[in-house]
Amino acid sequence: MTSSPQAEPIVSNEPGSFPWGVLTKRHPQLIETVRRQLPYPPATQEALDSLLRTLDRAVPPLEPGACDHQKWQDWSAPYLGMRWVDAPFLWAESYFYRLLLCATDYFESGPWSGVDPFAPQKNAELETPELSRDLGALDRLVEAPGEVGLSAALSAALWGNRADLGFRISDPSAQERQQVEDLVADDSSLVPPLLDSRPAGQVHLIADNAGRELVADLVLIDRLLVTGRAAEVTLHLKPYPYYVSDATTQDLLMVLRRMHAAGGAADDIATRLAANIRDGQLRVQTHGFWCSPLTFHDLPGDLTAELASARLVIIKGDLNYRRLVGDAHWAPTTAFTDLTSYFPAPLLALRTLKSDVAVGVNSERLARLESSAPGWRTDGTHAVIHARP
Ligand SMILES: O=P(O)(O)OC[C@@]1(O)O[C@H](CO)[C@@H](O)[C@@H]1O
Repeated sequence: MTSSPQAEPIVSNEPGSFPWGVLTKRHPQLIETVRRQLPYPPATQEALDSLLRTLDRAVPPLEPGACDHQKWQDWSAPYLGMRWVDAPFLWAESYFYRLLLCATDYFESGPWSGVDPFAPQKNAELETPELSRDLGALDRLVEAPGEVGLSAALSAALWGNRADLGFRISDPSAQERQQVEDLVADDSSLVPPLLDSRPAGQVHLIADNAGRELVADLVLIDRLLVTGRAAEVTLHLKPYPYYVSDATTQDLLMVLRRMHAAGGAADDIATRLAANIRDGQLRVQTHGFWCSPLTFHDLPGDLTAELASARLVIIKGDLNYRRLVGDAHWAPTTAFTDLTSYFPAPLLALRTLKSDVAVGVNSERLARLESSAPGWRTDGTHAVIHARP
């Protein structure tokens, strides 16, 4: 009998560690930013201050009337009352975002219902020169022939994951650091054979960030549809704001609008995708699970059934990767395929590394990374393309 690999879950109680920095520095900074950027009324400011005060105290319960209260009660019961930093990192972050939406009355009926507290940050990114440059570069990308075009679109979707606003709050210089093109692991050669068995199949993309990353994801989706490598695509978005820049339907609409405004190939792609949404070839979906504090081992039955028929599921970003393999102290040489054998469909993970989890790294590469690039797991310069047929 073979046993599944095991590892200790990541917690945040080691001062100076990456998760400790997120909980004790990034989260307070984020509350300050949200409070500054939107003119919230006194009661909301007080609720945000109160959330800020709890961060170095015990984890508070969700208000009894809050939406999804029972679900969160079940997910949170083991951790309420403990220090934030002693709870599993994955759970603590997710719960923090849920409490932030509570504090800003996101789910309440009234004037602040559905107002995205991160919208000012997301909107500002849509106006950056970097995004304009990405949109301008699409004119060349669309002309690239088959394999070259697919590879360029995959690479853009991979590195687009660096544009993560939560990460930039605690590390503003991250964008200036050079990306390391030599991938930590690269299974990209497995992608064409996975897609090309006939007839073309269903592809699902589990999205991560809005803005620049979503532009790149949409270009990849367009490429798959235009070249007939996917018959239909399902784009999974977050049902509500999460991890600062995670993409919601509202963000998709903003990005499409920005692409139209850019003209050229960006406009053409946005026009095709809008038509694809209208005719059902591109389905946009949201599911509460994507904003839960659970790993993909706990995918609910409806999502499992849906993903099971996919030719390929593309999983974007750092957080989705942590949820896929488990947010634990794996030995980096642990095989990606072993950790993801439970997943119901062939999968492709595109991730820039922005947290401690690392798997699927061969031992020589690991030794080189440890000696020459000590920050490789968390500084956003390194990336992996992992596939499991
Ligand atoms: O999922 P993404 O957008 O690629 O990254 C999310 C992130 O910024 O948040 C977590 C830490 O807060 C890490 O997983 C990562 O740094």
